[in-house]
This record gives sequence, C-alpha cells and structure tokens, in this order.
Amino acid sequence: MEANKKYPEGRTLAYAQYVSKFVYVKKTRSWKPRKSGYTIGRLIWVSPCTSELYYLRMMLTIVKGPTCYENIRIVSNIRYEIFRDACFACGLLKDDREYIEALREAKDWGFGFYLRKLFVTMLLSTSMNRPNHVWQNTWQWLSDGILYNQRNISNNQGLVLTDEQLQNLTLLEIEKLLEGNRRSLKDYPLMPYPNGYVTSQLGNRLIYQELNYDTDELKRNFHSLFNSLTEEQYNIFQTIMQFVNRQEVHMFFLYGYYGGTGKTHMWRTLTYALRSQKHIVLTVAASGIASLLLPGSRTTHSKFKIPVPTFDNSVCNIHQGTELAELLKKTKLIIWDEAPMSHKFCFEALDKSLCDIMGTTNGSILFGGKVV
Ligand SMILES: Nc1ncnc2c1ncn2[C@@H]1O[C@H](COP(=O)(O)OP(=O)(O)OP(=O)(O)O)[C@@H](O)[C@H]1O
Repeated sequence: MEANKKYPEGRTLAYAQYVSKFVYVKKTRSWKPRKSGYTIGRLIWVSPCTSELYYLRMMLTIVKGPTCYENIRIVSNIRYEIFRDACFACGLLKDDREYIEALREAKDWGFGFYLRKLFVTMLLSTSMNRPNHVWQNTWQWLSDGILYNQRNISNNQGLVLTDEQLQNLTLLEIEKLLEGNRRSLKDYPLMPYPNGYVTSQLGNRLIYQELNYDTDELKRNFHSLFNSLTEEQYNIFQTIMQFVNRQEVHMFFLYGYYGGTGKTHMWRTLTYALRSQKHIVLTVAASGIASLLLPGSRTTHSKFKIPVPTFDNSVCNIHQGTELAELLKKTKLIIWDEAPMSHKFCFEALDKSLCDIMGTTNGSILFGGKVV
C-alpha cells in the first residue's frame, strides 16, 4: 500500500500481480520497481476459519491499487465496515439459502438436538458465508425441545420463555457442541454469543474442565505412583515440584538414553500430584497417539492452537481475554511429552504467545515465566 502511494504503475495491479512489476526488498520491507525478469505471483492460502483475514485475501485478488485497508473495503463508492460485506457487494459470495433449506427440511424429521448438531457441522465446515443470517432464519427450529427441557428442569409445566431467553439457551447448547470440537461461537464473530445469567454462571469452562477431577481418586493414584519412584525419579520429582510451587520460571528437559526409562511415569506422578491439589497442569504431546499416554492430554497443535504449517514467525491463535488465555495464565505446569518430535517453530510460537499473554517483555524469560 505504501508502494501504491509512491508508484502510480502499481495502482493498476492486484496484489498477486505485483511481483510482475515490482520486487520485494526484505531488508527495508518495501517494494521497488522491477528492473529485469518476470515472476508469476500467488497469494498465500488462508483458511476460511480466519474469517476477516480470509475475506481480505479474497478482496486482494480483485482490488487494484489500494493505498490503505479502507480502500479495499470500498465497492462502487460504498465503504463497507468489514471485508466480508465488501466481498458480498462484489458478488464473490453467495447467500446461504441452501443451508436454511437444509435445516427447514431436516426440521420435519429431526429433533432439536439433531438440528443443532447439523448447524454445528455447518459452522465447523466454515462453508457458510453468513452464519448469523442462517441463525436468524432458523433459530425457531434449532430451539426445538429447549422449552420442554427447561420445563422439566424447573418442574414447572407452565413455564414460558421469551424469544431472547430461548435464543440464549439454544446458543448455549450450540456452544457446548462446538466446545466438543475445540471451537466456540466466539470464533464466528458475527454469531451472537449466549449472554446474561446463563454464561456468567458457568464461568470459564476450560478452567472448570481442568479442575473437574476427582481429587480423592487422584490422591490415591498419586500415592501409588509416588511410593514406587526410584531414587533418581524422586529427585527429579522434588526438583520440579520446588519450581512449580514457587512458580519460578524454568524449563526442564527430561530424557533417557533408551525407551522405557520412566519418563511417562514421572509425568503421571507430577500430574496427579498437582491436580489433586486443584492446580492446573496442561499435558500435551506432539502426536495424538503419544497424547493418549498422559491423563487429560491433547496434541500440542490442538491445545495451544499452533498454526499449520508453522513458520518462524508463527504465533499461536490465542487472543488476550479468551478462555484459553485465562487458562494459560492459571496454569502451573506444562508437560510436553515427546518434545523432540515437534518442530522448533512450535516451541517458538508457544513461547511468543505465552510471553504476550503473561505480559513478559523481557526476551530472556522463556514461555512467559511458566514452568515447562
Ligand atoms: N519407578 C517405577 N516403578 C514401577 N514401574 C515403573 C517405574 N518407572 C517406570 N515404570 C514402568 O516402566 C514402564 C516404562 O515406563 P515409561 O512408559 O514411563 O517410560 P518412558 O521413558 O516414558 O518410555 P518411552 O521412552 O517409550 O516413552 C511403564 O510400564 C512404567 O509403569
């Protein structure tokens, strides 16, 4: 956009065509006119899940010579507030009538729970252009069964709910289904989010899930593992626990020269010890199979929302103020199993994101001061 201000010939080119007439100077992070050669350009792929970023990319394929982001949102002299609306105005997006029709058809033979699952599948597929539009046109069908359930819960068959309450409860059911797929309505900026007493009572569900363990059972598990520790394992356990209890920044790397030396045994002992004291421990592993070995574990990409593919400048898709950010703030220990299987960019992405979330500006503090 800076180059467009400087060079009039750039204003006749869409972004992907830019490389045919200009070259990018990495050092000064700017474009300058091409003197020789010819290159064909392409725009990097962006997932539809990224929402506005995806629509920005779509606009960049046709808009020529913008000098600011606002320019990209102007279509036929009308300035649109968001890139998605600009895409609609350009005819790049279709309306979502087929999704509304699918739900209309399904309502004749499916219960509300099935319809909500279908709607969630549509959301997860990110193929709807205007999920909010589909929701507005279908929420009466999606809320099927909600009033019946509420009447049973409250033991009041005469209970009447307003449209707003019904929508709220339906959105909450949808949110729960999305959560099972590690997504949230917050990932769809134009969709309403359940508000009021319903959500405020539940609080941060990620934190709730991490604390929702049977402490008596965890204590029993911990004692049986702890009593079997070898002297070396005992020393490792005590050292790590000292750092965790003081919440002193430290990164441990536990390895054995061959398999079966008791690393997983150690992770389990640490996890049970801390979770039985109602502390949050996040257990992750590079692969799905490895993550099955640890209690409550997930893959690193899923837990920390590490982008795929991961580059040297990648950061995790975690925003300040989200439930995941709050969970990370409260986390006492992160256990990353089979760490050598992960690319170094994954660690760097998590390091950068944790520093951002924890507000540690000092570059020498690893992982935002967490014990890893
Ligand atoms: N102190 C111990 N007391 C009793 N059994 C133990 C002890 N330490 C490890 N084991 C057992 O040894 C086996 C191998 O240990 P573990 O799976 O923890 O090793 P590992 O180092 O994680 O292996 P890998 O490198 O293959 O992942 C397991 O069955 C575990 O229960």
